[in-house]
Amino acid sequence: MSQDDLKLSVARAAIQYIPEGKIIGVGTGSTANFFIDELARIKNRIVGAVASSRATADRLASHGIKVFDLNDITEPLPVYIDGADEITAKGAMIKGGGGALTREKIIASASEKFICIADESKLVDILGKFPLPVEVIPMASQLIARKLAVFGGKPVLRMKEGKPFVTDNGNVILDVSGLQIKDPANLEEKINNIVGVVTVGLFARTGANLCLMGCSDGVKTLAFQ
Ligand SMILES: O=C[C@H](O)[C@H](O)[C@H](O)COP(=O)(O)O
Repeated sequence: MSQDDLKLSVARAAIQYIPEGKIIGVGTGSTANFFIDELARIKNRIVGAVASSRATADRLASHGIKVFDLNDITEPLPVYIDGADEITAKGAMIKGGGGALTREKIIASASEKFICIADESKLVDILGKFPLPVEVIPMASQLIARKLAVFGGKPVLRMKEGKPFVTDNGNVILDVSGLQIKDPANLEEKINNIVGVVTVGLFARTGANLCLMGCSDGVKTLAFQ
């Protein structure tokens, strides 16, 4: 089975968690894209979706799924479905490889349940092999890079086509490599508290409730507290 086959298998498995007649939260990335394409098949069962990025909003809209602004939603979203760059057996994640971490964390916090969809390559014992994305205010990027280095990793400004990568929110991203994150909730809080940091791509305090993990012998369901 290819990695794409595994992503498709978890995208399909996630459909059973979509409640009828509701607005749901939808994440960003290649696994989320498989999910959006599966969601399109049952689009008449939902009212619509809140998107965690412009790319996701465009893909939802291209399938004729109504996209809602979070500001127009007055009740918690029943479910948020998204991928991860790394996930532990306790449901803590690194996210933001696609640069959508801030909107992802906002929508996750607006949702009753976070269902992570991931292939088995994403399961790790200790977070940090994947460089930790940190979205920052552009004028503070060098200052914050020096502060992040104190945690032992190497922060590098994310680039795209020779220029700093700019998020949907107009900010830049520092990718911190070389970390071994043994206490994700603690590091999430510490990095969040650095002035000028918008969001750290550690999702421990707002971790997943459930992970549908695509393995070569089938989809496994990992439930977290
Ligand atoms: O910013 C992007 C998101 O956090 C993605 O959910 C994450 O990067 C995983 O993406 P993929 O499903 O493409 O591996």
